[in-house]
Amino acid sequence: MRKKIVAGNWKMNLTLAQGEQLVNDIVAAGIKLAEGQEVVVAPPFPYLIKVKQLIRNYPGIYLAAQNCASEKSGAYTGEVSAEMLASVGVDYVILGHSERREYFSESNAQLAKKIDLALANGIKPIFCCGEPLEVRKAETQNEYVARQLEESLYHLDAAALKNIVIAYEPIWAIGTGLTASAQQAQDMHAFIRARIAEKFGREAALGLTILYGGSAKPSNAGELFASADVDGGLIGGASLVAADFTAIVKSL
Ligand SMILES: O=C[C@H](O)COP(=O)(O)O
Repeated sequence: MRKKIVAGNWKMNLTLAQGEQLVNDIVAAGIKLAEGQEVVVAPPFPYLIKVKQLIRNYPGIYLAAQNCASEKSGAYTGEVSAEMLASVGVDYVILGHSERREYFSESNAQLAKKIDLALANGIKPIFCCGEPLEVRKAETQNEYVARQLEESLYHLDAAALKNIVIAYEPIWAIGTGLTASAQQAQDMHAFIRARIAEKFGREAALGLTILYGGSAKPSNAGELFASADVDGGLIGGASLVAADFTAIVKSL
C-alpha cells in the first residue's frame, strides 16, 4: 500500500513565533492518521530545528526542507547541504518547485544532483513537476512533464525510487485560485505513474506516492484526493492556516 501524504509548504512566510503557533495548532487538532498516512510540514530553514522539537512526540508528522544545495559541501555561501539537513533531523526535501525553477533557474540536470545528495543522506525528495499555462493550452503537458521526470529521475534505480515522492503542480494553478479539475489531476497522475511503470517496473509505479499541488483547499481536497492516482497534496497558501491545513489532512 502506498503512502498518502499531505505536505504543507510554507514558502517564505511566517515568523518563528507564527510558525510555532501553526505547528502547535496542527498537533492540538489531534488528527487521527490511518496507517500509511503522513503529515509533512516544510518551514523555512531557520525554523527546522525548532519545528523538529515541536513534532517529535507526534508519530505521523514529518519535517521537510524547501530546498537543498546541488553540491556536497564547501565554498557556496548561502547554500544549505543535504548533509546539514539530515544532521538536524529533516525527513523530506521539496526539490524542483516551479518557483525555484523560475526564480533561481534550477534545471532538470541540477535537480538530478540534488536528488542524489538528498537520497545519499537519507532524506526523501518530494520532486515537483508541472507545466506552465502555455504548455497546457498547447496540450503538450504530458511531453513537458515526461521530460522533467526523465532528466531528473531516470538515472535512479527502482530501489532508490522507493524513497521518492512526486508532486504534480500545474504552474497555472499555484497560488492563483485556479485548481486543476479532479479529472485533469487524475489524468496527469495516471500518466506519470504509467511512465514510471515503463521505466522502473509496475511494482515501483504502484508504490509511488504522487501528490497534487495548486490551490488545493478544504473545499476541493476531498474531490482531488478521491481520484485513484492522487495520493494527497502539496499545499501552499492553505497550509498557513491551521484549520484549513488540518481540514485538508482529514480529506485524505
Ligand atoms: O508547494 C505548494 C504549491 O506551490 C501550491 O501552492 P498553493 O496551494 O498556494 O497554490
